[in-house]
Amino acid sequence: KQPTPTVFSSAKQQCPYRPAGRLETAALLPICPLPGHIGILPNEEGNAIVWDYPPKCISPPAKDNATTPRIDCLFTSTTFRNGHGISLVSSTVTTSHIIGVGSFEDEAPPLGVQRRESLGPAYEIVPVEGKGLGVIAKRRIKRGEIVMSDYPSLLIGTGFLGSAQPHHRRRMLKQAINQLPEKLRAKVKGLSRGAEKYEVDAILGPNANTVMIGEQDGEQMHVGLFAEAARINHGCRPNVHSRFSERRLTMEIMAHVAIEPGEEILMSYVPITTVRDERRKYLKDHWGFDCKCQLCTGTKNEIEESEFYRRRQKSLKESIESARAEGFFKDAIVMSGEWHEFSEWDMVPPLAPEYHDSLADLHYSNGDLFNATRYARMAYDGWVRFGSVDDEKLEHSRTVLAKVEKEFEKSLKFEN
Ligand SMILES: C[S@@+](CC[C@H](N)C(=O)[O-])C[C@H]1O[C@@H](n2cnc3c(N)ncnc32)[C@H](O)[C@@H]1O
Repeated sequence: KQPTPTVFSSAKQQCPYRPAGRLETAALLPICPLPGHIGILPNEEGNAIVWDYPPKCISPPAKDNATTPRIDCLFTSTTFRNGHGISLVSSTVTTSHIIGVGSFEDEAPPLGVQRRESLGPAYEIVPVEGKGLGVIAKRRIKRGEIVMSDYPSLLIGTGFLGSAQPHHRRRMLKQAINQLPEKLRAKVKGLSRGAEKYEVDAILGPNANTVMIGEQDGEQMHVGLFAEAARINHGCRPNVHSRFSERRLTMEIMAHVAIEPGEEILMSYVPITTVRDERRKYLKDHWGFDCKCQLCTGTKNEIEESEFYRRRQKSLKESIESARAEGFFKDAIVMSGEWHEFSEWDMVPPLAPEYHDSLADLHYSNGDLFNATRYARMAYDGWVRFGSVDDEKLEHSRTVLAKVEKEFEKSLKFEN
């Protein structure tokens, strides 16, 4: 039976905990989630996120040295992203933060997205031999295209997962799923299941992703369940990778190579430079499956080339980072070029504007304003073309470009 949705509109109705069992201690705490901050009451601008159910909160026994007890609450909004819906189980501090940065606000999609949508759906979800369901391209997908945008159905703080008693954790998460809008709830319950004993664990096990949300010094790590993106299988030579925007609470899946109709859309579940034996072990130990992809099942000869590229990419990446940290920017630039070539040969190149951002920064640090401007402009153009729902990178590259261009012009005037 669904609880009756409650709208809290006056300060008198603050702290509507629905304690159960040991959770009762939460009701006795002198602090409540701050209603204005967590969207129960209107903020200064008069906007409120109206949660559709009374928040349910839990507070683990306070640690000896803890001054403020932590409170984790379950909040559900069925109207989030035009009726997609979301259940959030996190600390009141994190919840206040994501509302504060405007993550719940809907904005019109950028122009690039509208243009691609007119081409029709990029993929379909169908059975794939030996892997359950999978995502197959329905039309040609361009390199750099955003193939899928997905929102979290569940967002769960790892602080909560680590501190709640197992039966409280399961009860809270079960309720989080049950409070989702009917369509999304069915989608979540229909996801492939792991071998775990309890339903919530079996759903989250093989389908959840780790995402970072919240303030830098707070507990940022969260588990996100993205019910559409969860259909993407693992590939050792993936053709897509994901980006999560905290500000827009959106997971974007973008193609880093062109994908032909009928090809499977694949994402790597392990860092791309992980070599075969480690990769297979990780997938077995952490995901519970024997990887069936070409680079896992091929002979030593067949995979030798790729293994070499990956080892080189890994060591180059490490050397680039140390050269940057020690101020050897010229070396870092040369090695970045090499690293990029290896990633292209291995068909797992980085997102172009990300690479250009980094080169602009290295050239700037190296005092080469000509190349810093050149790469900053390429990065900016790349972010415009990319058309993410999150314009943070675009805005950043615009600022960098303006700054380096100005300095470059100034240096030219000085030379003349
Ligand atoms: C996130 S789900 C992917 C979608 C899933 N195939 C489905 O039917 O919903 C992860 C699960 O898919 C299967 N899977 C993904 N990649 C695989 C691969 N390369 N080889 C074998 N099984 C794979 C495994 O069962 C894994 O636990």
